Amino acid sequence: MAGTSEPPVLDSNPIKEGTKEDIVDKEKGEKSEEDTEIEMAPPDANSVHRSSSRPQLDVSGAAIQGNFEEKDPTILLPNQSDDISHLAVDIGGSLIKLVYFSRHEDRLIDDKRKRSLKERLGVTNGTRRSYPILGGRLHFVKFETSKINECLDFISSKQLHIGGLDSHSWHSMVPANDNAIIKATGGGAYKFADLFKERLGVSLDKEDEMDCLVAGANFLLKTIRHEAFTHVEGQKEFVQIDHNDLYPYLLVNIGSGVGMIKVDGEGNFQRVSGTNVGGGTYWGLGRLLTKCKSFDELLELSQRGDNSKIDMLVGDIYGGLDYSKIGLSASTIASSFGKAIYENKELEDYRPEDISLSLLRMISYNIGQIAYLNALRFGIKRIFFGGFFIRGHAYTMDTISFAVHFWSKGETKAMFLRHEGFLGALGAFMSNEKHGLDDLMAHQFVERFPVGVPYVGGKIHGPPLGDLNEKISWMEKFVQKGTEIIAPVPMAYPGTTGLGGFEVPSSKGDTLRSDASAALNVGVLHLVPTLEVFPLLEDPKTYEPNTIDLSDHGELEYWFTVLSEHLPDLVDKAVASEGGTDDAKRRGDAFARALSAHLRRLMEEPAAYGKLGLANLLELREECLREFQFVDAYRSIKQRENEASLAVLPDLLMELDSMSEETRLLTLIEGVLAANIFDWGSRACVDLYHKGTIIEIYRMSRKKMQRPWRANDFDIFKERILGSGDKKLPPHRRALLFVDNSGADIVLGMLPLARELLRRGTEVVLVANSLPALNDVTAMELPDIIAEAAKHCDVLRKAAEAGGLLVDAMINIQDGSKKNSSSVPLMVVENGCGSPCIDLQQVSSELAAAAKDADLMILEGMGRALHTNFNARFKCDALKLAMVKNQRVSTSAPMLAFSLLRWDGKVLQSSCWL
Ligand SMILES: CC(C)(COP(=O)(O)O)[C@@H](O)C(=O)NCCC(=O)O
Ligand SMILES: [Mn+2]
Repeated sequence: MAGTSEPPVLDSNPIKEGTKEDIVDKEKGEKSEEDTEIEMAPPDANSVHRSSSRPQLDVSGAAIQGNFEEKDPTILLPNQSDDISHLAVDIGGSLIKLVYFSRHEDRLIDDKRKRSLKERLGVTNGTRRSYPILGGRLHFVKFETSKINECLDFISSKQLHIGGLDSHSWHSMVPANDNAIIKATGGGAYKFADLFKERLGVSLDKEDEMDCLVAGANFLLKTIRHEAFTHVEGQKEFVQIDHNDLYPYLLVNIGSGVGMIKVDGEGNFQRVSGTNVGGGTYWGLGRLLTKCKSFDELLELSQRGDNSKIDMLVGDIYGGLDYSKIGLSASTIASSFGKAIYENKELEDYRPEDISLSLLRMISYNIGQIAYLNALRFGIKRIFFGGFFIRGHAYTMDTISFAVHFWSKGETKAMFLRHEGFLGALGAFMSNEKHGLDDLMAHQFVERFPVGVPYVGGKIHGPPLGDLNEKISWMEKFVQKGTEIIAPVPMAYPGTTGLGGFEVPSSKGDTLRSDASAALNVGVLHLVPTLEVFPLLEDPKTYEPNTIDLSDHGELEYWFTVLSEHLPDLVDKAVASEGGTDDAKRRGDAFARALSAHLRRLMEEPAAYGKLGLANLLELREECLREFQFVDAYRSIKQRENEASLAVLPDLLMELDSMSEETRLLTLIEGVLAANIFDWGSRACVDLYHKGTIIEIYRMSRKKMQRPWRANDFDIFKERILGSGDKKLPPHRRALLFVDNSGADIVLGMLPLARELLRRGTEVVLVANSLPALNDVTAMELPDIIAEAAKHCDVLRKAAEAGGLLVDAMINIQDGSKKNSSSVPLMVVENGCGSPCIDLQQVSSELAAAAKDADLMILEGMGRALHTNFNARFKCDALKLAMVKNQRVSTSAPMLAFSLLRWDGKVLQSSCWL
């Protein structure tokens, strides 16, 4: 650290926050988990780890993975999924923030598909380093400092102090009880050191507060997408920080006092300035002047205040006019509290609301001004503000932003950090290098909604909920308590007709809000080291997966309604998929409440967990299902549709084979679009399913696809595939087919298209979901479907054999030969997602490996080709195919009014919406 000889202004926060009823049932707290966490999956996990179940430690079958010679090799615990922890604490005057890591091992499912795929694609751990840890999560928890005993109980009940810092125990999994040490920062690290020793037998290894602050900020700015945002007139706007162009920046920490730190790099910073007029000044003066009992109360007052009642404005001096010569409007504050000089009033004559606002503006403007001047002094472009004074308080952020904008004449923007409440704790955690989390990259983090605890209610909450039963009973308890609990989600099922069934929260006061009380409740950050940026993205930096912008309130409201209306049916399906037991019903009910709560929370504050796109909303639904242990709500529907479609596949293949090349290609494309109608996420489609059998609907859909095409650019695609005249291009080397739904979609749509490509000498990789989402087919399910299809088709059979998919499939190989196939291979890879959409910034390592040799990609379905990736550009040929099954999407953007066939970013063909 490049330190400073000047003693820092005290940035810790002795301010006591208002207390509220703790919302968590403490008796049940010990097995709980929290709202905010970073989750790590093992480098070779079979699927994206998202489960939060936590069985006991089981070291049976432990084995070293990979190279034995390697220093700190990865140790696999195939049967282990318990926690071994690293813990760091930041003990401030009002809050204790904990960051702890729990190692969480996924079972390593190394199925045959994976093994043969690895050989074929050469999937290794790639550029990923070998992590000394395998999987797990970073958890973020907070307690009130006044309730430190609760915090100690929590640490003790979870045995967080036992993993300690002993590197031996970390690698050998033998808990180190002796001399256990916890990394700690904040004033309380000194104040409570003896208490920790006494109660837990651990020593606090103290880390400098500023070091931690900076380390935490650097980590977040480099690794968390949508971490920094501007806040202007109530509008949050996320700022994409270029990791390679982060430094220098000014970090302004507004605690009781204010510290200004110039950060030049990792561990390279200097406290360049500060001011003793900070949060403590606001609260101290405010308390004396208004008799407020808490900091939050004072802040709340300010929202109803009018500072012109007490501040002397330019207009007061200039007879209501602007001082335009120097650019000051009449409403500019000339002198904070200046009116009090001549008004001859007593304190009681001023409203506390007005006093609070004048104070807030006085202090925020002053901080903004000093920050800007320091930025100017060092030629720094970016200023990040943090500290307890801000805590997500919209008005405070607006005021600071205004000040910076004003003084810099719009040149500099104030920015804020979503996780700023955990900077110190995170930095303390990072100071322990043994966990190896310091060089992770942005694409390895997946931010999720805190599904574990949708209700954050109180200002501070204790041990959050982790155990499923606890979560369910919390939901139930919530219903009984009704509005007594802050988060009110009366779960009236929406009607099945019309737009009824939900209420837009009428008053801000009675819903989950991101005000000071919820400011530390950031999203869930899963850390998945296996994720990679999709290598075929033309420009990963500018890539934006979401097509629909939900910051438009009308748009958000529409999708909120769609998801709310879909909920009862989804609950029915989910409960049925688990045998309709009482337990399943209870979980179904809790799931519905949790999802509704999240939706309402997002309606209230769309940017609560980072930039919100439709893909996030659709994923939230799936995450929530998994949270309540609904593994696959559409399991039986998928099976039924697969069987029905496989039964007609031979006829379809025969029909296709009787066609000319050109007709066949067109029919195949039409077939993909037509079969994409089997989508259980679309209301229009589900309504249709009541009107006929699967096959009838498929036929009807195919007929409609044959309507005249509105835009007929099919020739470009055809030319590339079939050539024109004598001009023939070699076939594509490898095609990635991002498949969508089960049943007809995969069997009658995508498989025949894959077969055509295979037949032409193109390797085909089917890219499917890692986890179920609606009725989408998963990578685990595909080999069986292909094996069935291969019974009727030599091309598919040979290719599947060549791709190692039929190693032990249940098919009778007709010609009896398993010899080296001359066919190009057909392979299956998982995409790393459990959603109907796909964010190509974060895909599985096997998909990334498969993409390296690919020169054609076909994205299918609304979720993958329209809601996400519609505007994405790729380094190779790309075809985007989807039937537009949502009327709003089809009418809101005329360009999307039809089913899509997009070639290399250009709409090729389209046909009418069904
Ligand atoms: C959830 C979906 C993206 C799935 O579509 P798919 O990717 O299967 O084509 C799509 O059904 C959708 O956008 N549904 C919105 C709700 C509705 O139209 O009823
Ligand atoms: Mn789908």
